[in-house]
Formats: sequence, C-alpha cells, structure tokens
Amino acid sequence: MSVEIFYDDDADLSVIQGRKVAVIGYGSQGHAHALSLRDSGVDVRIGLPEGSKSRAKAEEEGLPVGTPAEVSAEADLIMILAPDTAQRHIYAQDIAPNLKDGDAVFFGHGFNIRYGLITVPSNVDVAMVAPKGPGHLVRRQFVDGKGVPALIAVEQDATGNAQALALSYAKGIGGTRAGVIKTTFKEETETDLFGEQAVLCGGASALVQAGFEVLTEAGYAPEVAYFECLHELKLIVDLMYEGGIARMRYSISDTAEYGDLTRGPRVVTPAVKEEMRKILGEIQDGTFATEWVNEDDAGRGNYKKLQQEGEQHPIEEVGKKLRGLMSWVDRPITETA
Ligand SMILES: NC(=O)C1=CN([C@@H]2O[C@H](COP(=O)(O)OP(=O)(O)OC[C@H]3O[C@@H](n4cnc5c(N)ncnc54)[C@H](OP(=O)(O)O)[C@@H]3O)[C@@H](O)[C@H]2O)C=CC1
Ligand SMILES: CC[C@](O)(C(C)=O)C(=O)O
Ligand SMILES: [Mg+2]
Ligand SMILES: [Mg+2]
Repeated sequence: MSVEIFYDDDADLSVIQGRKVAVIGYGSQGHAHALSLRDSGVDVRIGLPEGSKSRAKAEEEGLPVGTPAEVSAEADLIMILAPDTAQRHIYAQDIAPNLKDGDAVFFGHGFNIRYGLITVPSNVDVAMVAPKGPGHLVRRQFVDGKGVPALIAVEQDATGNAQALALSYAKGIGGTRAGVIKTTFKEETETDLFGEQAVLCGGASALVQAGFEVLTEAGYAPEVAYFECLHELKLIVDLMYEGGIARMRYSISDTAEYGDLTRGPRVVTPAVKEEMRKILGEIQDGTFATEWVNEDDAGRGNYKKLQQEGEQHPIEEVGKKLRGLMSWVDRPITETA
C-alpha cells in the first residue's frame, strides 16, 4: 500500500499563521512545537498549571503563559502536549468548556483518541501532528534548517479544512522539510507504541544492557564493554539512518558483516519475534493502555521502581565517566536547541 508524502511545497504556512495557537505543556514536544511555530510567524501561547516547573522556561523565551483554561479560551487551535495520562483530565476540566464552533484540538500522539479517553464535540476539528523523533531533536533540527519527519491524521473534519491546517502546522515545526505522511490515529498510536516498546527504546535498551552484562560478567573491562555496546551503537545507527542497513554493512568489515548475517538471527530469534507479536497484540487490544492508565492512577509505583533500577545499572556509571571525557558527546539538552 503506497502512502502520500507531503513536503514544503504541499503545505501553506499562512493557514496556521492565521490561527491563535495554544500549546498545552512545555516539555520535550511542547517547547519544540511552540518555539518553532513562533519562529515560523505563528501566534503561540503556552498553557501550564500555576505551579508548573515548565513555566519559567517558557517565560524566559518570551512566550505568553496562562493556565490551560485561560489559553484554551483565547485560542482557536489547542495542541495538547501534556503527558498522555494527564490529557483526559486537562481536556475535561480546561479545554472542553472553552471550545467554540470551528476550533481545532490537536495531538502529538493518538493515545487518548485511539483508546476513547477523549471525545471531542462534532463542531470541532480533531487532528494530529506527530513528529517521528524526540522533541529536543525536533527543535534542534528545525534550528539547523532541517526537519524531523512527521505523521498527520484527521479524526474529525468539522470545518473541511482540518488536513490543510495539520499540514500547515507540520510545516511550522519543520516536518514538511523531511516529509509528512498522512495516517490515522489508530495507525499512529499502534505503530508508535510498538516501535518505542519493541525496537527503539525497550528493545534497544535491553539489547545494550544485555550485551554490556555478558561482556563484563565474562571479565572484560566495563569501559571497553561500554564503548562496544553503547557508544558505537550511535555510529552504526548513523550509517543506517543515512543509507539503510545496506550502507552500514558496506562500511563495516567483512568479518563484522559475516558475524552480523549469521549471529544476528541467533539473538533476535523466532521466539523474540513471537514476543514482539504479543506486545503488538497488547497494544491493539488495549491491554497496554489500560495497564499504563491504571499504573498512573495508582501513583506510578512500579514505573518509578523500574526507572530507578535502570538508573542504577552499572552501564550508567561507566558511561557518565567516559562521556565526561568527550566534551562533544555530552551535549546538554536545552530548551532552545
Ligand atoms: N517526548 C517526545 O519526543 C514525544 C512525545 N510525543 C507525545 O507528545 C505528548 C507530550 O509528551 P512529552 O513532550 O514527552 O511530555 P513531557 O513529559 O516532556 O512534558 C509534559 C509537559 O506537560 C506539562 N504538564 C504536566 N501536567 C500538566 C497539566 N495538567 N496541564 C498542562 N501541562 C501539564 C509538564 O509541565 P511540568 O514541568 O509542570 O511537569 C511539561 O511541560 C504526548 O502525547 C507524547 O506521547 C510524541 C512524539 C514524541
Ligand atoms: C520513541 C519514543 C517516542 O515515541 C518518540 C520520541 O517518538 C515517545 O513517545 O517519546
Ligand atoms: Mg514516537
Ligand atoms: Mg511515543
């Protein structure tokens, strides 16, 4: 099935420039969208609760800040970039009472719409602009004149203009420089959750930790294991990013390539692929969403415990030391780029 990909020439920036945009949340995605939209000539304000620690960062950038209810009342396009688990509460308390005919509610990820946690009245557009990358890099690439690819989706087209609006928004944050694909809330949510759990975050972290553990448990130096299993992964993935797996294989030695071809399938076995299918099933049938919402409602006890265990893994200690000696590696994540 072929998809349509939109680039800069397919999107009209004046559409979003004609709107009053409220960005709810000023974290990883929120700061990136807000600053890049502002730099694209869009009228942006930030919605954050009174006590939010993000307020000072937005104010330092000269962005107008109000409560989520205040900015929702003022704006005619509300982009919700607060944590997924908080969105249904913010929507019900602060956004829904302030919606007017022809307004638009936007999302950076389809979770709350896909799992029926938010329902928007039929006189309002519902769309998504979901960058396929971490917010701090979305901003960094925009500042560097580049862009992170994005997905757009329209769930509800009350005005008949929702797709043009989403494309225009995507252009405002640099997405159409790299390519924007039109999808559905369902496809974005399910593929995004699968990607982050099985491959990009969960799969990659577990692979790196397991490789580090095998080497150090066998008596090799943690520093050598760190360089081998974590540091060099970025350099290998850079080649995949530039030219696919084939480009990476072209650059590595034939010894490495033979090991890759014969040993890789022994690591990612049919049983691993079967587990990936189970993970996808839990996403598709809502099991993961229910588990995550319940975990958040219960105070995130298990999440915090696992997070702490990850932070205490020996790879973090040795990595901190080694990165400290490479000034160009430990680039701080800032709100500007
Ligand atoms: N992280 C990423 O790169 C990506 C995220 N997304 C999606 O973007 C959305 C935002 O995620 P992300 O940027 O990671 O979120 P973050 O956790 O980085 O930031 C959340 C922001 O929301 C604020 N916030 C918390 N509670 C409220 C509230 N009740 N009302 C208003 N603001 C609130 C936080 O403020 P405070 O400082 O007070 O905590 C913070 O500024 C999610 O839907 C996510 O799935 C999509 C693609 C990639
Ligand atoms: C890969 C994680 C992600 O889906 C992202 C940066 O795209 C997220 O939810 O943060
Ligand atoms: Mg993602
Ligand atoms: Mg995600």
